[in-house]
Amino acid sequence: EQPSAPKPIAAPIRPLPWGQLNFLQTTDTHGWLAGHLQEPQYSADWGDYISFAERMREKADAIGVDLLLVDTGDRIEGNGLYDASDPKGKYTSDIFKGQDIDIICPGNHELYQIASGAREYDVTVPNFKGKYIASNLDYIDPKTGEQVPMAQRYRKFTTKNQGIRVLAFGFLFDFTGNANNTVVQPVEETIKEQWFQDAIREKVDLFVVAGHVTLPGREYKAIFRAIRSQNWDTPIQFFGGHSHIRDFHKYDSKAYGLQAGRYMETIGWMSIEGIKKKSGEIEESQSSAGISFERRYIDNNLFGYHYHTGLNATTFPTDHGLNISTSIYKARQALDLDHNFGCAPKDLWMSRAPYPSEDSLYTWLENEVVPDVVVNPERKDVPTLAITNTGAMRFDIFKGAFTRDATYIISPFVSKYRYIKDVPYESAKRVLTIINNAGQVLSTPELDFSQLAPPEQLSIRTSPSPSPPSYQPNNNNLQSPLLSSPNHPHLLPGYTTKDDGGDEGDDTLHTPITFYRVPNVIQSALSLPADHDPDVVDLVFIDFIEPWVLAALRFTGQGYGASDVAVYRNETLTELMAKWIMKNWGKDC
Ligand SMILES: O=c1ccn([C@@H]2O[C@H](COP(=O)(O)O)[C@@H](O)[C@H]2O)c(=O)[nH]1
Repeated sequence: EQPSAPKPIAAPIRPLPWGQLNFLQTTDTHGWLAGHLQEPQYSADWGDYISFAERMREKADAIGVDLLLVDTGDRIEGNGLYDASDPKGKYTSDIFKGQDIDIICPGNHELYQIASGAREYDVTVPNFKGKYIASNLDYIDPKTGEQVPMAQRYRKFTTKNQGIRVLAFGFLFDFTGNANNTVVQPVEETIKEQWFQDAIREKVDLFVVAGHVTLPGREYKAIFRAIRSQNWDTPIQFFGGHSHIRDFHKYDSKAYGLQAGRYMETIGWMSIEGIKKKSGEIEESQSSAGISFERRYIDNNLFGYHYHTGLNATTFPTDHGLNISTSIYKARQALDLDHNFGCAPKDLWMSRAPYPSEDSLYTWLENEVVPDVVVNPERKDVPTLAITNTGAMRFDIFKGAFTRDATYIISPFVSKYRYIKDVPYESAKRVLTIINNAGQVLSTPELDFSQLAPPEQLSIRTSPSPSPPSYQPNNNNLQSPLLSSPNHPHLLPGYTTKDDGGDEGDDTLHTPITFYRVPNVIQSALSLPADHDPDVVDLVFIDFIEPWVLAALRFTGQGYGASDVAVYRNETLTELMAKWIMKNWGKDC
């Protein structure tokens, strides 16, 4: 772990169930390779995860079973370790490749920017040669203009100890927001292609479908149906991502999916027992009856890693893992990620506090930050409505030091504010409501309104706890998240996952955390006359949501297009937020 990481706190813990074939999964790590430096339960870093995987592989070898590692994308954007360097990702690619991953695929975040799509093709694919799978993603080579597969379409291999024949795919959901140097083919089209049809007719003991796809999503339903149409009985293990939740999903009695949360909070554990090795004609009689699938969500901290390996602080770390932890430390130093911009006077929550409320991050953004720093000085007296999507914010702010790292953790995007001037107020004032409420009616596969909110909002599976979580105020200058609950003093608040396997998936027992829905977008009204409605306003919005704003305006009868949109502010939301914090929050935490 990193030197400044808080020490994990002992908590009741469930062991990992082992099977013939076992998996460790990461997804949506978003650059959090240093682990969580304010939350003890997620404080292990990528170097610790490397030590953990190496120790678990030793254990698997000792008992003659197999262990495979899977990563299902969104490795970038969302943490200073990735976003603060120039170029972005200067340090994280080498750190990430320290892990020996058997099946790895792209996420949507790898594709938003031209540079990140190119880095994927030029760096990540070669780093994971033979392991990186891109079943429905092509790259446009800038030198030739030629459209080529980002990587191999599938991977077929036999496991080391059990000799299980595996055929693995690597999919991305039907994403449409990619830059123009990549081409995402809809899953439903891809599965009609000959290579896929041939692959699902291969005689294997297990299909693995890794993907940056939500487990209950239509893409996985289509893949499940396609594989089952040729293999009535072959076990299928899905690995999902994108919605940032812990999830376990049953497709049928021999097909399950696991999703390992987000941000290096969770390492997913999957074990399968009872896989029958098929050989040609006797396939039917050797059907996989009696097969079992079990899962665990491992809290990413050293207490759990020691417990699950049966090792201790001396025997657990490997030289390789320790070297990677050192590389992370050096990169953080080089990027000055601990630089303090100001001290947050209290915790501000994305979804642990209702919106609007005084503890809501969005209320703070809407009422304090945007009205102060998102104003164009030349148009400061013009009545203005400024709209920001809630998905632009990615994490809570904890009371205490707000660092350079935190600016990227809260909002890593390079989006800037743009505007349309002289929009009739009667139309402009309806845009917020339309985007928040008429999404179901206006949504198309290309313009999905649910994409504007944070990914966690996509699938709310756990019901909110009856009372808000409580926390101990901190007296030191570190940001302090929830520490303990008065009702269960020995349990920390954290994940209490309910999934298709029941409620015993989390390795560590926690008290629940409240989760509130947030709207797709929020709005700040600036310089509106106190006594009457204006005729026209500047309609300001963060550039990511431009297509949705134009669609909402069209719905009100206003046919604006991209040529009506102009630059409003030159700084990113991240820069504007940091500026506000430097001005308004004292440095003495
Ligand atoms: O420029 C951007 C890019 C993305 N967003 C928000 O992020 C989610 C996607 O996040 P995942 O981690 O891939 O799920 C997207 O739906 C937007 O809400 C953004 O605001 N700006």
